[in-house]
This record gives sequence, C-alpha cells and structure tokens, in this order.
Amino acid sequence: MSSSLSVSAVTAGYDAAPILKDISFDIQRGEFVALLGPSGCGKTTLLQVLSGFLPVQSGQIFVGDQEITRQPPERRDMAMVFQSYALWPHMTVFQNIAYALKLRRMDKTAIAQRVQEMLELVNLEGYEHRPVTALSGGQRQRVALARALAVQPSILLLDEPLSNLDARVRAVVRHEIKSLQKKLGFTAVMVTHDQEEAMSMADRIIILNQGRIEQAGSPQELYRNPQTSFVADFMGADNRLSGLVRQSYDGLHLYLGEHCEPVVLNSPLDEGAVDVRFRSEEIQLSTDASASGLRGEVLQNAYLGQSYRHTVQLGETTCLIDHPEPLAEGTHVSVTLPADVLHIFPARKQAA
Ligand SMILES: Nc1ncnc2c1ncn2[C@@H]1O[C@H](COP(=O)(O)OP(=O)(O)OP(=O)(O)O)[C@@H](O)[C@H]1O
Repeated sequence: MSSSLSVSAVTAGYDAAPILKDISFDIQRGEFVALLGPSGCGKTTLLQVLSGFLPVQSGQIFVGDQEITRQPPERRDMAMVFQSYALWPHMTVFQNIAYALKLRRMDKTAIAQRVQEMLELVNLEGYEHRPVTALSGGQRQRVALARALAVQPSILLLDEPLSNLDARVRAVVRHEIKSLQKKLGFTAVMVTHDQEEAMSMADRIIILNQGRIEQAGSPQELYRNPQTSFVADFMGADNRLSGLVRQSYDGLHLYLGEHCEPVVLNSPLDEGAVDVRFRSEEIQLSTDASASGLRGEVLQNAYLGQSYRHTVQLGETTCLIDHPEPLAEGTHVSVTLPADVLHIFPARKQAA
C-alpha cells in the first residue's frame, strides 16, 4: 500500500516558540489514525498544519508523492469535520452539503445527485430541506460528515468529532464514521483525547506529549507494550507505584514495599528506581490478613456493574483496584501484583 500522507520533521507553532517539535509519521492509504493525547499537547495544532490553516516553521508534508507543505487548504485534497459541527446555521441540510460543490462549479443535477448519495450514506434521507438548527447533535454531525465527504477527499481530518454528543449517540456515530471509512476507503486522521474512542476506531494511534510523538502503533501494541510511563497511563494503566529493581542471586526482583514479597521479573530491566503502572481491573485485592501482597486500606468504592472499583491507600499512594464485592471503608486489604500485568519503566523516564 502506498503512503497517503507523509509528515517529515515538522515543527510548527503560533509564534516563534514551536508547539509541534520534529513530528514525523507516515499514514497508509485507507488507514484510520487517531491522534491521542492530553489537552494542550498539540493535537489540533497538528490537524491545522495538515489541513494547511497553520504554516509549518520547518519540515515537509506530502500527499502521495506530491509535496503540499506550502499549498493552501483547498489544494490539499482533504476535508475536515469539527467538534462544533461548524455548519452554516442559516442554511438547510441540502445547502450545507451542496456548498463546497457549488464553489467547485459542479452542475446543478450532479450536485443534487451527490447530495442525495451523501444523505443516504449518513442515513439522513428526507432531511434535505430541514434547517440545520432543527437537528439533534448527532444529526448535525452526520450533516457535517456528509458535507466533508461530498467533495470526495482522499483524506478526512476529524477534530474531536464526537465530543459534543452524549454517550449513546456517540457510540452510534462512532460506528457510523468507522464503517463509512471502511466502505469508501478514504484515509482518516482523527483527533481525540479519549483512549477508548481511539482504540475502537483507529488502525493505528499516535500518542502526542507536549508537541512530540511519544509512541505510535496499533491499539494492541500500545495497550500491551507501552514504551513509556506516559503512554501506559494514557492507555489505561493509570495506577502508579514507585519501586526498586534489584538483581539477586536467583533473578531480577521488584521491591514495592514492606510486607510485600518481591515480584520476580521475567523480562530484562536495569537495576534502580522504577515507575510501576497497572490497570485497575488486572490486579487482585484480598482481605486475607496473611496474604503477602502490598498492604493497604480501602477509602471508598464505586459500583461499575461488573465489579466495584475501590480507592485503596497503599502507603503514600492511592490506587484504584477492582473487586467483585464491595469492601467497606477502612477494610484492610492486601494487593497482589503479578509481574505479567505490570508495566515498569526507569523512574527517570517519568513524564507526568
Ligand atoms: N491560536 C493560538 N494561538 C496561540 N497559541 C495557541 C493557539 N491555539 C492553540 N495554542 C496553544 O498551543 C498548544 C496546543 O494546543 P492544541 O489546541 O493544539 O492542543 P490540543 O492537544 O488539541 O488540546 P485540546 O485537547 O484541549 O483541544 C496549547 O498550549 C495552546 O495554548
């Protein structure tokens, strides 16, 4: 598969100080890529650079083998969908979708036909004469999607397209965008700060941290094999403990605190202070006082449906750990930490 979009050593910002620093990545034709990261890390700025609304300070951008670094937005073969829909409120659904086609001087019959096709694609047949102000959020985002796809872009840029929708509608529109992308085969780059959304929609995720790429890979790679503490945190391993890795005569051990048997490590790691990450649902809580794990005390619990998520004081840290039954505030617990669910990083690599 040829590369659809190629970004090479891009640095960009709004004034002399760059927001994006030395960003490079390739996206294959037909690939769905999510740009994931916390607020302010530069996701929207990167989308602005890709779409041509913000010039680069240095670096190059290619679509196929054509360099588009200095091309204006309308010459990039891209379309954009915004969080706020950005529809023209004084226009009907038809007029919104037809607008860019008129600018391209398409003839009337062809426009009517294209708009109809788009309405069918996004399941809004019969809505063409409605003012967009008379639509729900989910319907408005479908119109925005239809408007963007009407120009048949090879690349669709989506800036938090689901953030303004409530949870149920979000799940439906999420599925619709994904299946449209598979059906029509366009390349998609979507900004999100939601790990679950990125994992469920994207073929590949690029995680940004303070304007740099922290890690890029498939959802499975990032979930199972985060390379930094920051990525582990972002991929749901948001509990954090400090530990010490030491080599002894019978192997490599992780020390997490008093009363806690050292955890035997199977993969190679440098000795020294480490940052240990784990997911709430992958750790066992025990009320057995003789158990050998980390000792802690329950502060509160919250019902999740399948289980209860407990806030547990572990020494100076609090962690969130699941248990099938609710344990009352003040319950003494021990926490077993199997090596295979721990993500361990040298403490110096801590990013947050
Ligand atoms: N128009 C602008 N002028 C100056 N600085 C800006 C402008 N827009 C964004 N910034 C700054 O650039 C940085 C990155 O912002 P950006 O909007 O790209 O982040 P983001 O990852 O999309 O965040 P969010 O998830 O909150 O939308 C922030 O520090 C922000 O304050």
